[in-house]
Formats: sequence, C-alpha cells, structure tokens
Amino acid sequence: MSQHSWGSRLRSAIADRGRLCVGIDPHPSLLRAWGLPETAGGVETFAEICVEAFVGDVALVKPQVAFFEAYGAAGYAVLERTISVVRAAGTLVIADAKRGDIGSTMAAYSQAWLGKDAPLASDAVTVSPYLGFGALEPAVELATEHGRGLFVLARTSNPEGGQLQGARLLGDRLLGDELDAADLSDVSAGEGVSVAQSIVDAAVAQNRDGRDTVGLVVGATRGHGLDLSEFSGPILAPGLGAQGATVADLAEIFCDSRELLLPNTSRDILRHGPSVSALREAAERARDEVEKGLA
Ligand SMILES: O=c1ccn([C@@H]2O[C@H](COP(=O)(O)O)[C@@H](O)[C@H]2O)c(=O)[nH]1
Repeated sequence: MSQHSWGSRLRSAIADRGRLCVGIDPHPSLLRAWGLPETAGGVETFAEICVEAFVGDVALVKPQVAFFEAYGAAGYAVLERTISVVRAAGTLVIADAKRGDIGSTMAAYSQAWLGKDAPLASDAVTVSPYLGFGALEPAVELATEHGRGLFVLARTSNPEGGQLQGARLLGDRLLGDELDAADLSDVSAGEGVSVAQSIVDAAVAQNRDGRDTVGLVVGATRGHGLDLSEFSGPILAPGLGAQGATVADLAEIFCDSRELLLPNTSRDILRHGPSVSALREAAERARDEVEKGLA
C-alpha cells in the first residue's frame, strides 16, 4: 500500500498551487486558431506549449483523451509523453478518459490508467458508473493501492445528462412506466433517490477508509440537487468559462463541499494561446479568482 493517499496528495497540491484544474483539450478549432496542423504533430506542439505554460503554476491538469485518441497510435504516443512530462514535474494529471465496463474489462482499463508503471499511468482518471458502481471495484482497488484517484460521473455539466442522472430509483429500480401500479402505490411523486444521488452515496461508502480515493464529477453549470453533506472526497467540477459557469456560481452551487473542490476550465484558458505567457497569465488569473471566490 502506497504511503500517501489520493486525498493527502491532493490537499498538499492544493495548498501549494490552488485548486484550479486546467484542461489540455486540443480541439481541432484550437489547433487552427493556434496556427497548428490538424495532425498528431500539431497536437504534440499544442501539448508542449500547454506543459510549458501550466506546469509549476497550477496543481492539476486534465488532458481530454478524446482529442489525442482522434489521431490513433500517434495521438496516444503524444498523450503518453505529455502525461509523463507533467507528472515528472510534480503536477497532478487527471486523465479524462471516462472509462467504464464490466468488472473483468474494467480491471484492464484500471491497469492502463492507474497501473504503477503503465505507459499512460495518471494520478487519477474519470470513470463512468453506468455499468453499475460495483463494476468499478478493480479501479477502486488499484487506485487505493497506489495513492491515485477516480472521478466518477455523478451529475455531469451537459444539459442532456439530467434525463438519466436525475431519474429516481425505487430501491434499485428506476421509477417510471415499467413499474406497475402496485409498485407505485406507496410511492408519492418526487420520492426515491436520484441515480446521481445513488452514485454519491456509493462513493461515500467507498471512502470510509479516509483515503478519498473516489471522487465525483459534478458540473458547475447548474444546481446539482444532490445531498453532498456526507461526501468529503474530491469533486471535479467542469463547466467554468466556455460552458457558462462563473466563480460566483461555484461558490453558490458548492457552498457546503469546498474542501476538495476542483473547478475545471479548458477552452476559456486555451483560447489565449499559442503564446506561453498569455496562457500562463490566463491560468494564473483564473486560479487566483477561484481561490478568492471560494475562500
Ligand atoms: O460533466 C462533464 C465531464 C467532463 N467534462 C470535460 O471537461 C472539459 C470542459 O471543457 P471546457 O472547454 O471548459 O468546456 C472537457 O474536456 C469535457 O469533456 C465536462 O465538460 N463535463
């Protein structure tokens, strides 16, 4: 078992460099805006500029795997190098890969993203619980063993997420048309726990060892409607900037759960590139604004 838990590593990184998590998202439109080709080579230059601008200034970066994966093996090679350089410099990497599968396959995904010496090994990875929270167990075990973390999608920042994540459960069944009248007779409208809340509750149970291995993804774009009072683990909150959320929204939405709150912003910083100094200044401004707004 690694000496340092994910929670303690995060606390120390936040104390040193604040809680902002800056995205490394090489969107095709950003490559064009930065005068780079839409190739793996363009993505490599983009990532190198981001590393120069952000490493040492912010506590965490979050490469969006999709934008590297788009270029196949060459894109993955760039991602491997980026993760490795950032981690070697002491900045934490959250790989935004949103992996989730049946348990036996999840074990392989866990090795890929959280294995000790795996080529893509990151400090944390985003995972989807929609094959069942229990199917994530291999990832929870490996992350715990190596002092790394998971961020489980609970209430995502996109408007489409609400239909599924806000659906209510009766026991472990969805409340809806498929239940007969007898099932519903003792359940009044609005009763039952939401799917998203059931993810929160499962994360609370996993974190009882005090290591805060299991974090949540809760978007900053709207009121989440969740009871987070029992959850003291990390919360990755995307949506700041390009998706419309502000620091004032963060302060309001996460009024009771700020200790390990990690607001994420990507395009709103990246639009300042390709100048390294302009990117760094934008990240520092956002970092300081978040610290002030959540103090
Ligand atoms: O609920 C979620 C989960 C993940 N994301 C990811 O975060 C960034 C946000 O980028 P912006 O440019 O700041 O909008 C991106 O990589 C998403 O895939 C999210 O937005 N919402």
